Amino acid sequence: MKFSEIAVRKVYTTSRKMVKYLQQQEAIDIDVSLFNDYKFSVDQLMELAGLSCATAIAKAFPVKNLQSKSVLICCGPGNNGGDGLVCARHMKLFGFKTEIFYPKRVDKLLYNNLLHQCDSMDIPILEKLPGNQEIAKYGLLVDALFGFSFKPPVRTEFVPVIELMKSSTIPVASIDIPSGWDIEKGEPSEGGIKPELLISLTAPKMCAKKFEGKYHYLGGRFVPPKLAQKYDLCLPEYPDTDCCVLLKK
Ligand SMILES: [K+]
Repeated sequence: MKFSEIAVRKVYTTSRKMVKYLQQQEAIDIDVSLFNDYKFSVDQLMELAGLSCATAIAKAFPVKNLQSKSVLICCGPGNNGGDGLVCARHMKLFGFKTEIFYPKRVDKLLYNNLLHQCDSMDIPILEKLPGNQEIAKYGLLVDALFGFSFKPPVRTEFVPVIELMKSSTIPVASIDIPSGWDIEKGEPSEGGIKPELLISLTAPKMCAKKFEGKYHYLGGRFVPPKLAQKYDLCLPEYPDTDCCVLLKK
């Protein structure tokens, strides 16, 4: 290892104990920097993000505990929804019975390919939201509706799926932010989704301070140390070669 790398690592791991919680604009700026300065493609990061979500879900809700119940992955129109499509594919490979609800499809090559991959792996893609009776077959709901670009309030077309996750007794796993929450202030005053598991990607957003569920994981182990240092992210050490890490409360 070169001396400069050692110096970066030292600052990166010892400057502050607590991981930094990002404001919405900081999350957007880091995203832009990953693409523009570091030349990552969306596909690359989405694959790693989705894999880390599937891994964290499998740790918090082991497949054997679901007692053959299915997992419904609800995907939104942006990259958070793309993470959900990737996550569905990896979860299927991990042995989960995954199904997808993707109400507002985006006609772009990346999303078409992700959906095609899921379809080719016999992951059912539902045409409509399960009703009160059908929902009983699911043991877990994955919330991949909105990420850090969300601007409240939730638009009408997504209200039913948000309501389902709010009112159901089935545990919810939220990718990056609990959908419908303000990225910085947290849960809306009228009440929102209360996930049991939150997987923050890159670094937690401010709203994660209000998270009261059981498991808070950090995923997206792709942040170059110099970028982490620039934003003073103070990321925790990931264990060994793991792609996610459990954050302490
Ligand atoms: K989400």
